[in-house]
Amino acid sequence: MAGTRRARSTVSPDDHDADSPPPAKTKTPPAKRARRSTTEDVKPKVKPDPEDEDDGEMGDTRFRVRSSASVARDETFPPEMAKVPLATMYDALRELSAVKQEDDVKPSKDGCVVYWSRNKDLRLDDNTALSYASAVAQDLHLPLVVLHIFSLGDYKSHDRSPRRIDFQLRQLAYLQKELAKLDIPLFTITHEGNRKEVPALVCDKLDEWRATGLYANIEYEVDELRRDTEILERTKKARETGKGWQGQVELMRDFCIVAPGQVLTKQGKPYSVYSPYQRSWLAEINSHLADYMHKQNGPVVANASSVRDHAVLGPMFAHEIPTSLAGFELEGGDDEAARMRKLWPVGEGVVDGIMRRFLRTKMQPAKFFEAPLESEGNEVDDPKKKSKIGEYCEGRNRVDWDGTSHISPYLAAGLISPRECIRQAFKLAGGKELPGGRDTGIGMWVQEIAWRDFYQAVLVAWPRVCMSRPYNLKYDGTVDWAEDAGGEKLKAWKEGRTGFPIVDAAMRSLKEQGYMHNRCRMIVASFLSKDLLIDWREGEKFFMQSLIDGDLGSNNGGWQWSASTGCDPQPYFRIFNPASQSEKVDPEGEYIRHWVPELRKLKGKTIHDPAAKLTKKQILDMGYVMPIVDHAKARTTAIEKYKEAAARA
Ligand SMILES: Cc1cc2nc3c(=O)[nH]c(=O)nc-3n(C[C@H](O)[C@H](O)[C@H](O)COP(=O)(O)OP(=O)(O)OC[C@H]3O[C@@H](n4cnc5c(N)ncnc54)[C@H](O)[C@@H]3O)c2cc1C
Repeated sequence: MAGTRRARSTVSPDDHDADSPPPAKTKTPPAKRARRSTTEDVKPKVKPDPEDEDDGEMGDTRFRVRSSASVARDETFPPEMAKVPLATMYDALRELSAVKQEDDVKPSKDGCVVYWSRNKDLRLDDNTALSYASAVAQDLHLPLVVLHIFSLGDYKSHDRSPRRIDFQLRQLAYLQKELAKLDIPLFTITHEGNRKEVPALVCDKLDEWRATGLYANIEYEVDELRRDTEILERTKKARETGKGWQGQVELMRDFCIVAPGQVLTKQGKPYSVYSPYQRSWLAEINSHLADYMHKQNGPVVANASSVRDHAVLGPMFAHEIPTSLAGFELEGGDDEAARMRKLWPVGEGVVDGIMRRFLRTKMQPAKFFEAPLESEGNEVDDPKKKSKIGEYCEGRNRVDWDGTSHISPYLAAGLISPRECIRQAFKLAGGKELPGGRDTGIGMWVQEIAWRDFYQAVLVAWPRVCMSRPYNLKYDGTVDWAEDAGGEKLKAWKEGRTGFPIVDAAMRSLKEQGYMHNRCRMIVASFLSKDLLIDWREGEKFFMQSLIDGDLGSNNGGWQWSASTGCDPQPYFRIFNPASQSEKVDPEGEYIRHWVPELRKLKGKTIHDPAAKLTKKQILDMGYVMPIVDHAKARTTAIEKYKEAAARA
């Protein structure tokens, strides 16, 4: 039956070097071969943390689709589907995937096995569904085909940024070449029509290709789960009626290290608070260290070269990956394309280079991340302490240092597996456990990786967050957001013209690089939602449209945290003071000088809050702008409005 769970290995982590190749795969029929990441088994495997005070309720799954008009996402599927609790969606996936049995499948001798590559798993190595599909293809003596669908309706609905799409297209072009070396074709389909048509499109294609099975990694967002559920339903129906594609479908868990639902509170509920979640997350990993620290996914095996003569599959080798998608062209044309290629390269050795730079080279002040691969000559002898990761506890809070990994675009699009990140951290730590505390740089970095899993777990448990609704229902339609005549304030925020230097510097870095330092993301998000009292969903949307690492879970989580509507025990009166934040994260003002050249000549602390020391004329003469809001007054207003909102709920 599909979804057999792999038994936990009893091998001690000390028995292997973390870099050693995975244990040899035995030739087991695919249906019996075990693996970690299927739709099954989302039960907790660690004992809940006894100190866990989190009373996270299993989400209000009766989510209505309601939000402020300008930022509402349209619905893919009928409203009834929106009422289905995600837990039930998991059941549906499990039930439906259990319908087909390996024995039922009669591979046609000119058929194939299909791996459906998604936006989040663009790699060959350590890719759960791809590895599994490859093993199935080998067992059935069928060729493997890689399918990738560009669903423009989905991209539009998810506000996918042209930069992220450009990154995806570049990586797919690279993967196509790598796969061709293994005689595996990568075929893409650009679907411009209604995104609800994707399940039918996929099933028809599989029928045309006489595919025996379809394998894919799960995308946890609501619309994507519904799409996959529909494919399973279609297949089931086809089996009953004998009409349509009737092959095997398996969906696997790959995007997180610890899959959503895998660690739960002592009441068996999902965590809504990060700290207890992170403790359980770390305990889960450390209690199954051998599993997590060794690659479980075997390499992709080459097709027989005769596939190139196959009537349907052969011509796919001539298929060209598009270089841009209609409606998602880079605004800055060739210049922007060149800048993105330099900042965020893809291809052979890139991910290794970025990790090496973070794990092995010394902290670089004031580089503002101009090129990710500059590591030559900066290697340190004691990377555990002296490298960027070694100094991460301090480095992560300094926007004027080059103190974080910049791996986020590669994680978001899946060019590196998150498991590989913690494997490398474990190896560098050189101990018997994965560190996850705040006392070392490595432990601190592992904690950040846990945030990524946490936010995915949140969106699975409370799917309303995917539908423009707050996690905290107190603020669901109750906040009296400020009037912003003509959208002028929002525009000033987007363009980095607010008169708050740290906010403006951060927003301009986003425009230029498609990336923003984490501290700055928090500062600008607090500024928009509290100082300007503009609906946080406007900021969430703009980030998704601008970021190269845009990811619904992390972005939504970050925005809701900053707007105090999310999973955070801190109440609404945490409001960042832009000037004092600026002094902390950019003490010498170097970051501001780099991104806001108008202020380059300012000395001392004036750069953090020019309006406090200079006249309006002096500020305007420098070519800068006056603050668009009075922070002290705005803070008081925001507290009042949030208090009123909570009272209204
Ligand atoms: C308002 C807001 C919006 C955000 N939007 C996104 C987004 O769309 N995509 C995204 O990947 N991250 C997002 N983040 C999280 C974080 O800012 C970025 O992951 C981080 O800045 C990426 O830089 P890095 O790779 O150098 O991070 P590092 O500090 O090196 O951290 C390593 C990895 O850990 C993960 N991580 C770190 N911090 C967080 C966090 N707070 N939440 C979730 N994961 C985290 C990321 O995958 C990151 O690449 C957002 C944060 C905020 C406050």
